[in-house]
Amino acid sequence: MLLKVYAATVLKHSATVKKLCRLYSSCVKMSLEQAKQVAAYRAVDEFVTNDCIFGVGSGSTVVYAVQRLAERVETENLKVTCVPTSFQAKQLIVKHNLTLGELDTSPVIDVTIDGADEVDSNMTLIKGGGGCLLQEKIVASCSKKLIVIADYTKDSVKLGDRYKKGIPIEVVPLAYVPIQKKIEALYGGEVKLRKAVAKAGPVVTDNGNFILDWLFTNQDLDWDKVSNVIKMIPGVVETGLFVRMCHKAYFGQPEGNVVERQ
Ligand SMILES: O=C[C@H](O)[C@H](O)[C@H](O)COP(=O)(O)O
Repeated sequence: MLLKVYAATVLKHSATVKKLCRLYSSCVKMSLEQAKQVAAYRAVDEFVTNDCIFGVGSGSTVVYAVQRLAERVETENLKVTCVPTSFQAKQLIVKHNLTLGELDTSPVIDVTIDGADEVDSNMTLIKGGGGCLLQEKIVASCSKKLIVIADYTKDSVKLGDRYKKGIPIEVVPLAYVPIQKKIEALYGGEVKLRKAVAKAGPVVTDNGNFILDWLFTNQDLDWDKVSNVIKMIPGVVETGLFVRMCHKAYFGQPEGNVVERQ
């Protein structure tokens, strides 16, 4: 009998603990979403002007930037041409009835607003957590300014302090194994083929390539040099290291304010 009462009490308490955990994680999620939104709105309000050519980044934070852009285009009657950095970005532009541009007709972009997986104290970025780094880097390289929008968890001192999934590298499928081995031999760590979640097999990018995630161990590398060396390996298309490209970063905070860094 005593044992039964004990078991019932334990079960009751563990249900309460589970409920509290769920409540806590939904609060954290809410504050992250709010942080992404305030950063995105601030950047769009500061950098988008009438008649501008605007590069639309990829990822979950950019969704808020496009929302804000659509509001401003509507209420202020702005003329903005939007150049996408991915399939997702193109869908967002179309969904919000914005003007879709392309690099063929708009090779010089006034400002690109994009997310990041991590931003270090030198404003070096890790990008490609969502698999979109190649078109993002092309568009960023054609932009007068690259502005990063992110929540507070992306703001770090050294790459790898906060983002633990490694540096994404886009590669031609037939070369992925030799590239893995070459990067491991050059710099150590572990290079993993990114697997799809709702599909058996690898992630295939918007450009038909694979993504390798390099779990590096040395945080003190010269990232500019590393990116260039990796890019020279035959079969590597692009790295998710964005060095000296970011003009300014906006980090949304849990309290609803925004920290700016440049
Ligand atoms: O491949 C994805 C892009 O580089 C994203 O901009 C980056 O992963 C950040 O995405 P999010 O805003 O969802 O954190």
